[in-house]
Amino acid sequence: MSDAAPMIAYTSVDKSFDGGRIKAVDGVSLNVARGELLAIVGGSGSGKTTLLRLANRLIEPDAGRISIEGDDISTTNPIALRRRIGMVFQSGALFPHLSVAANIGITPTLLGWDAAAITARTDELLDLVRLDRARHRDRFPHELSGGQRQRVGVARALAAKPAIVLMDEPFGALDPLTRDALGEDFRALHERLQLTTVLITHDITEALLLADRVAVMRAGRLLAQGTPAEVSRSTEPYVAELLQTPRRQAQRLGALLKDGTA
Ligand SMILES: Nc1ncnc2c1ncn2[C@@H]1O[C@H](COP(=O)(O)OP(=O)(O)OP(=O)(O)O)[C@@H](O)[C@H]1O
Repeated sequence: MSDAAPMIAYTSVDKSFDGGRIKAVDGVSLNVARGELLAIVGGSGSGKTTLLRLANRLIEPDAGRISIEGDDISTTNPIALRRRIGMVFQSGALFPHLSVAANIGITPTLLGWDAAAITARTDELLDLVRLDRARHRDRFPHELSGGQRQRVGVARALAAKPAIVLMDEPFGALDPLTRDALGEDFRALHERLQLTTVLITHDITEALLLADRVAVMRAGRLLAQGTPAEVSRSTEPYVAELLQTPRRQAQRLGALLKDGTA
């Protein structure tokens, strides 16, 4: 492993389902640098989740190579790998019968930490995701708002101090204000903990505003990748189409707000 190695590197990765009938990931090469927040954008079925699941060996590629910090993951123990990677799912995907504290402590518990260390870490994580300890630690998931559930999901993913966080549509089901606040808070956490993050989103605006780099997928292929400015200059028709809505909204808002102050 060298410092120069990308934190995550996909090289010519293919993954099909249904005996090859569905090419979910098709010849994808993509690097994620240490400390980077990369957003993967694309429509339903474009292969985003498959790409993410390949990184922690929830599924195996048909061809190509994936490495984490320079280590080929096909020869890395999947359990050890998952300790280095935290996952956040849509709607939190919390265990409904476990309290907030038990949900957050699940990985440390599986790793055999002692009870005092788990309690201390849980409280630290509640602070980190800005949930009041006393009010939230003993609640159950159904007693939380969608935004609070996602905060617990983030805390759970960070429990064993992973260097990498993979997030699958983490803010998708939330109202726009909560979504915005949570996105900003996560970005701050990403900086503070020096994480490397891959975030899947349907929302190109969210991707452009939150990420250092954006990768656009369609039908299993990577159509464009780069900084928001680079992606916005892409000549791919699909990328231009994706960017049309935020561009139009920004123009209309700009005009409206200008009129409002005139
Ligand atoms: N386990 C599986 N078995 C069969 N087909 C699968 C499986 N997982 C994914 N697929 C198919 O692979 C393609 C890519 O799916 P994937 O979930 O990666 O897309 P996505 O971009 O994440 O979509 P969404 O935004 O709707 O979650 C789809 O056609 C999907 O139906």
